[in-house]
Amino acid sequence: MNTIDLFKLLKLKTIFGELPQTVDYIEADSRNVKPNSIFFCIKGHTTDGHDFAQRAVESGATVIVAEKNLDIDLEKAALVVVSNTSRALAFAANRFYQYPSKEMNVIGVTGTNGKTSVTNLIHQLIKRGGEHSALSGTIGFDLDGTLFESANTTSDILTTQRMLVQAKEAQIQNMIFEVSSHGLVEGRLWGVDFDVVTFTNLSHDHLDFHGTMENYGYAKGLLFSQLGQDLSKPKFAVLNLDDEWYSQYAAMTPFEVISYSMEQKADFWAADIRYLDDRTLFRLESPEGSFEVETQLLGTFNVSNVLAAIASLYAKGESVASLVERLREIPPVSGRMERVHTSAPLSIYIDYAHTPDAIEKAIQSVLPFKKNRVLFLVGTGGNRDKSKRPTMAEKASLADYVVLTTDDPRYESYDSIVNDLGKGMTHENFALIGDREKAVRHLMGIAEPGDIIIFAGKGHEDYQIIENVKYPHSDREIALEVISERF
Ligand SMILES: CC(=O)N[C@H]1[C@@H](OP(=O)(O)OP(=O)(O)OC[C@H]2O[C@@H](n3ccc(=O)[nH]c3=O)[C@H](O)[C@@H]2O)O[C@H](CO)[C@@H](O)[C@@H]1O[C@H](C)C(=O)N[C@@H](C)C(=O)N[C@H](CCC(=O)O)C(=O)O
Ligand SMILES: Nc1ncnc2c1ncn2[C@@H]1O[C@H](COP(=O)(O)OP(=O)(O)OP(=O)(O)O)[C@@H](O)[C@H]1O
Repeated sequence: MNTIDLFKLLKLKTIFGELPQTVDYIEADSRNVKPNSIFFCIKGHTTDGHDFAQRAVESGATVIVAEKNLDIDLEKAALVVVSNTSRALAFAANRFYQYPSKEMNVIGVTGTNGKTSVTNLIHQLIKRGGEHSALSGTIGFDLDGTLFESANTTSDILTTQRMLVQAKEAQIQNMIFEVSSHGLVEGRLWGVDFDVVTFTNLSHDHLDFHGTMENYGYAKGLLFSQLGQDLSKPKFAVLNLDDEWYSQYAAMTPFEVISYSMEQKADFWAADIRYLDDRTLFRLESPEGSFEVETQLLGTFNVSNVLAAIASLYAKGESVASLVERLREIPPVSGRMERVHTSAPLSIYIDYAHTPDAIEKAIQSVLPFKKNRVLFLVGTGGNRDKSKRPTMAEKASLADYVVLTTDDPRYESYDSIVNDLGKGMTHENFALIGDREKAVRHLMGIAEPGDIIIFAGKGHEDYQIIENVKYPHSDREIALEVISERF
């Protein structure tokens, strides 16, 4: 690509050395630099990309973009100094990859809980309608059925643009993004031309990063302002009327707002909800009339997620009747109130609840068909938001018996994590067991016929991170092992 052209839209820059006519690659990680790359130095949380500029030159970079003058070999590479390398990278990456999102139908979903569930539902519904779809989120990058790992829920600027290009080149028209507040604050989606943006809910999480709920709420709001101001094309914000941030997000965009609700009349709302232990039924009221909905997804929160997904695809132009039909066939999202099939006289669910709100909703979900006790196991991660821990246990107290344990303890001790959690319990029927395998065994050891058991916090994950090592771990396998011994 022509090098001057890459910088065309940026004004303030100082150039040292001679720019090459063209560059072949664009990189922000020195370890990936190939000959004739342009390398952007990004100051991160743990290291500073500026420290790797000379290494990038040695690997063949012919242009270095930095925020300050650097001691590099100007015979081999030109140095372009800009005021903010992340912004410069966003402009250059969008230009380098030729704005792929402009030619695609792009849907972004944000919120504290439900992003993976709603994006997955949207992705599956599109595919069952006969179109191709790519999905980027916590579970990785799903390119119409082929799964690639990714480091983040919302990937960095370059990875985001590359995913879009990959999807476009594979002739996939739809790109669905799970959008995290971290990703929004760090501008990882700068330049992505969203057509529909959807909000699930906002509740306590990630305050170690955002500081206050106010900041956290505004961080999520960046997605709605990212719809832009170009009113020459249709775009939509799909918002949860049951959440107190509804009005503020609606005010952040001039585009049409489509509302959904489980509690009141909205553009899309659910009435006459029936929670069964293997499926959920409700009547959907929509701008295209009333429909009887049946879904294999379980739990109160999944009704809200189904409404969000249907409303998002209605915004895209799909017919509600067809969406309701396709929904019946869609299996539960892996690790989200997913039932474990066993012949033992117990009901076991695997869930990913790791916020106070999600814990409350997960337990509430099984109360309509409770016959005996609800046994609930939940953990939390080490070295992350500690302020939510007591509230997590307070919400878990809704269960008859609770085991408090760890998710990924990282470098924090078991005792430190479970003692913080324990402070919030409102009854005495609980155990603190930091070692997750022992915790699962303990819970399964006291289970009786008719009990409902929920293992929360690890969801689809098949590992535990202790210090910085990933160890294999599966609540499901341990539970099934104990069942084979006991029942
Ligand atoms: C705190 C945080 O957000 N960190 C993200 C950040 O890493 P960082 O700031 O530490 O980057 P760094 O290692 O200091 O590197 C700085 C620069 O130097 C470059 N570098 C580095 C080393 C080298 O040898 N050469 C080199 O050029 C790097 O490529 C980078 O450009 O930038 C990386 C690349 O984009 C991210 O992968 C990384 O996410 C880490 C893994 C993370 O855990 N982030 C969490 C907080 C996060 O973002 N989570 C949300 C989901 C939240 C949720 O809803 O649950 C997410 O979207 O994933
Ligand atoms: N709409 C919702 N409201 C409240 N809780 C929900 C909702 N949807 C899902 N949950 C709970 O949150 C857990 C995680 O769901 P999901 O993975 O869809 O959310 P997420 O926003 O993608 O979270 P993460 O980014 O941490 O993966 C579920 O297992 C469930 O317990």
